[in-house]
Amino acid sequence: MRNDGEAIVRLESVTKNYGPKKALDGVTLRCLKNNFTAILGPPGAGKTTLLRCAAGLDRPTSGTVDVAGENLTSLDEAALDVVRRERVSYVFSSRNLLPSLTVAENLTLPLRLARRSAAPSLVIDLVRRAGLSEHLDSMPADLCRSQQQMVAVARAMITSPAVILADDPARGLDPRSAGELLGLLASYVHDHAGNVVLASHDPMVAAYADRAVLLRSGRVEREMSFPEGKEALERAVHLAVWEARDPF
Ligand SMILES: Nc1ncnc2c1ncn2[C@@H]1O[C@H](COP(=O)(O)OP(=O)(O)OP(=O)(O)O)[C@@H](O)[C@H]1O
Repeated sequence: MRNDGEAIVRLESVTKNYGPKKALDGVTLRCLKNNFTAILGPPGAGKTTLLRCAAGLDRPTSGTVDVAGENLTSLDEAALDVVRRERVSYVFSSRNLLPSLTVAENLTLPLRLARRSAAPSLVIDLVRRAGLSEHLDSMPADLCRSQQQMVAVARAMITSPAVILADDPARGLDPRSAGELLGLLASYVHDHAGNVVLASHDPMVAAYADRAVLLRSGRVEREMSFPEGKEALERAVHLAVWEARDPF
C-alpha cells in the first residue's frame, strides 16, 4: 500500500434524502489513492447510496462529491456522463453481464464503447488472474455465479479507470469464491496502482482492505486502517461490530 494521503474519492457533508428518509446524513469521507477502501455496514446503512453518489449515478441532496479531482456536483448531465463512462467502473452485486455476448465480448465491451484499446499484457494478466482463460468463448449463462462476477470485476479493471466502485460483488458467493474475487481486487490495487471502493455487509471483507469505514444509519461511525496488516484490520472490524451490540 502506498498511503500518500491523496484522495481519489472525497465526500464533503453529503446528505441524500429519499422523501423523508435520510439515506446519507452528513457523510464526510476520503478514500485514498492506491487503497482498497471497504465501506461496511448493516442493510440500509446507506452503502449503495454512497457508491451511487460517488459514481455520479445519483446526485446528493446537499454536500459535494469529488472523484479524481473532478467536482461531480458541479457537472451537468453530459459532463457527468463522460465521468461515468471514462473515469469510473461500477460493479453490481449481480446481473452485470450482457447475456447475449460471450465472456470475451463482455470483458472488452468498455473498451469498444470508449473506442480504446488496452495493453495486451493487462488483458492477458486479468484473464489469467480471474481464471477465465478456458471460458472466453462461453456465454454468461454457461458460467457459475462466481465466474460471472469474476468477469464483471475483470471488466471493471480493463479500462484502468480512476476508481472501481463495487457494490457487494461477493454477496452470496461461497467463502472460497468470495476470497478469490476480493483477492483479485486487492491484487489489482497493489500491482496496477488501482483504486477500489467496495461496499459490503460482511466484515470479512476487511481482510482484503487497506481501510475500513463503518457506516450506520447514513453516518460514518468509524474509520479504521492498520499499517501492520489486513488481519489486524479484520479483527478490529469484528470487534467494533461486536462492541456496537448491533451486528451486521
Ligand atoms: N430509491 C430509493 N427510494 C427510497 N428509499 C431508498 C431508495 N434507495 C435507498 N433507499 C433507502 O435508503 C436507505 C439506505 O439504502 P441503501 O440501499 O443505500 O443501503 P445499503 O446499506 O446499501 O443496504 P443493503 O446492504 O441492504 O443494500 C434505506 O433505508 C433504503 O430503504
